Amino acid sequence: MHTLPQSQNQYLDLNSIKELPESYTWTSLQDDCTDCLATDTESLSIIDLNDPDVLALVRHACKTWGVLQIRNHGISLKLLENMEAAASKLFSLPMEQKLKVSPSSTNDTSGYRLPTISPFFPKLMWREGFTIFGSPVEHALKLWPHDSKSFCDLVEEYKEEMKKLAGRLMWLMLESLGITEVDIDWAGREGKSGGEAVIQLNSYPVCPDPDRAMGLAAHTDSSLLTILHQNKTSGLQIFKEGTGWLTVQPQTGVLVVNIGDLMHILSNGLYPTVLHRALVNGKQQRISVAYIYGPPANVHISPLPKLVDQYHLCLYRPVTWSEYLELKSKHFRDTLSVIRIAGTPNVF
Ligand SMILES: O=C(O)CCC(=O)C(=O)O
Ligand SMILES: [Fe+2]
Repeated sequence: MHTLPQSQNQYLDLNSIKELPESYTWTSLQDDCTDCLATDTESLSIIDLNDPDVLALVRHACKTWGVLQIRNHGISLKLLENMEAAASKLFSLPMEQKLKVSPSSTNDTSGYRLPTISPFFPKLMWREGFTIFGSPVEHALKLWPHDSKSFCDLVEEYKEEMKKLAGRLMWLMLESLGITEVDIDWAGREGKSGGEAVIQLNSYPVCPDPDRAMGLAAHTDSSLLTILHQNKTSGLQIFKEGTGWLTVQPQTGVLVVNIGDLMHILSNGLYPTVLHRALVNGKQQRISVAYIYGPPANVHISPLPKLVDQYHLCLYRPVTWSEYLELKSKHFRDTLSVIRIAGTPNVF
């Protein structure tokens, strides 16, 4: 673990810095991942959620990449653009305004804050983030004392629409594993699962030295799944074993869906949790909005019994989402090994 800025005053205003400070200068080694880039021939196809073969397509993408790109997902372009614009407006506020919603303790998980993965890296990331967990009202009132309603209404609409989509995607993933409603008691259909979620707004300001900076270092998401909208600027990369880093180019209205650690556990290791990162550039600000979807708080996540037999040993012990987050904050990339109970990965 590394020491981070202790007081909020040590946050730098990335939007006005003309030279990359030493504390933001990365070498590839610090990212701790092989730096090979994938060939252009490998690409992640886009799945139309109305395709009659959707289950087979979802299974293939989940198994091969741990990530999907989707269209015809039912979220209007207008809503995505409005959320992107709201994020942009938030990050363009003066620093002293943003610091009013910066958490005072490290246990506070919402507001304007450094990435939770920061303590695991020696350098800072070229990114600003705002996390929404629960109601946005209190923070919105501090950010826009006279005009907080439009932001709050938009966040509520985004949450409602994304929750429906997340439930649908979770079921596509479960069905693609041969799971039906009798096999899982907590996952109701289409938004009725009571699953919880966090919205993460990210901004990667124009960077004076993009090749030596890191937007968001390589990590996997601690969710069941994450639905990501990115603006027109590229930067998101996913890592595929044996292939390397692959850029997921933004396309209008296309959403990126990451398999998170908890879906990997449910699938008893069949679906990989995807390692991903965000790079920065010297020309345009990049904005992304992540809807991080998890199970209801009291549910213990463990490999689904239907996916466990004498040839496919149960790989992980049960954990709740909050237990998992707690472990991740200590063990980061080793967290899955910490809860692992069977030695070798299964071959399905
Ligand atoms: O900005 C991106 O494309 C990635 C964001 C991300 O991975 C996250 O918020 O967990
Ligand atoms: Fe992520």
